[in-house]
Amino acid sequence: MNEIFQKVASEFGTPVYIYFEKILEERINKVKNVFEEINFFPTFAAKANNNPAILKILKNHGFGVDILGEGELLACKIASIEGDKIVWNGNGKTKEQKDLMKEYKVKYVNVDSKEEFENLWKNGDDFELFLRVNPDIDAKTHPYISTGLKKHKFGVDFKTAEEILKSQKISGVHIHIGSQITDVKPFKEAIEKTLKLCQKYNIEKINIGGGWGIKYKDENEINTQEYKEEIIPLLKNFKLVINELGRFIIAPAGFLLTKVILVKKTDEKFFVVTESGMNHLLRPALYNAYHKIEILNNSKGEILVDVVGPLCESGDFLAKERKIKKPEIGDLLVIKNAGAYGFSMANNYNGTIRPAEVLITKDGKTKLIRKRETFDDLFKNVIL
Ligand SMILES: Cc1ncc(COP(=O)(O)O)c(C=O)c1O
Ligand SMILES: N[C@@H](CCCC[NH3+])C(=O)O
Repeated sequence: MNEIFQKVASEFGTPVYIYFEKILEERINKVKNVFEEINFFPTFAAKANNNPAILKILKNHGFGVDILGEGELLACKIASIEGDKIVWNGNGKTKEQKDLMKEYKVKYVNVDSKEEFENLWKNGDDFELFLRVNPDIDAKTHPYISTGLKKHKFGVDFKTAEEILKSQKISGVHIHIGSQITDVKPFKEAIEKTLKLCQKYNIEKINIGGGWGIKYKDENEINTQEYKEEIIPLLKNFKLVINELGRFIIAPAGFLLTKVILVKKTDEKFFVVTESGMNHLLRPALYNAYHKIEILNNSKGEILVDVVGPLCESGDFLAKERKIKKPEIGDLLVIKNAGAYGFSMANNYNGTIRPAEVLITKDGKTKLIRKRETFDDLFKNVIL
């Protein structure tokens, strides 16, 4: 892999996100294997990675796309993904968005609240509406990405769900209790709780959301075999089961390649300053998330460092107290598991530009799938 990283750096420059089609396909196959015995329609959560070239690969493997708004819809259009393969999510849909959904013939809509239902959907129209229920289950993940407890803004409680399900306009239910969940149990509890509601109202379609966790540090990735044994039997009687995985599919296939700008020594510690910080990979700053980091050089010694970005915040870091190979100015640094919520949460803080994206195809070719932004892009909408 290191040779490919060197090649991409000299061909396209850094910082750059790199995705391996081969790893992506392995992940796709893992998911398909779990659901092979039931009536299953997989969608991919575009919030994890909205590059249309990635969406196209998923489309070619039979995946639809879970989207949230106009931008992610446009990504689908660019990837030639039709409306009947799209699930529209979110807790703040507008009338204008509904018009867009009609125009693009979006098939599935996950309705988040009673208020939304009354405001937009009570006449049903031509959509397949799935009601997002909040099962009040602790997903035991980072609080910012936990979504299935009563205190969270998402979904409706079971009592409210019953009121809405009586209206007959709803074809299914939707559950999504959070992200980066590595234990099968909370998924099982949430589905079991929701099954009772489905039986009472004769609901034959279910969207079980996303949320499968991966191994970033010392946790185990979700056990797909256990998931298959424990959860698939609960879903056998549904006419349709949709899911919306993001991270599990794309995180391990993606890497952020960036360069060391400087190594700074203070009385306290060493700081490795790289071209990328919270602007290119926000997860460490936002969730104190851990990403494995490797320095591509031949140095033998290791040192304890903070890997930081060049921006004006102390929260601008990629790793804290990390032992890495002794780095030098210009060394390449690889950040792993960066395929999900990497580029899609990148930003232009401090007037910086977002990285390029490169795909390594199955036959080992490099393909630029998003050009690096330019500084002119930053100000193209400015009017003096
Ligand atoms: C409604 C919904 N579906 C799917 C996902 C994808 O989640 P993940 O990337 O954890 O699989 C999310 C994000 O957590 C979400 O909010
Ligand atoms: N952005 C989060 C995941 C949130 C998923 C959206 N519901 C992350 O990087 O882990």
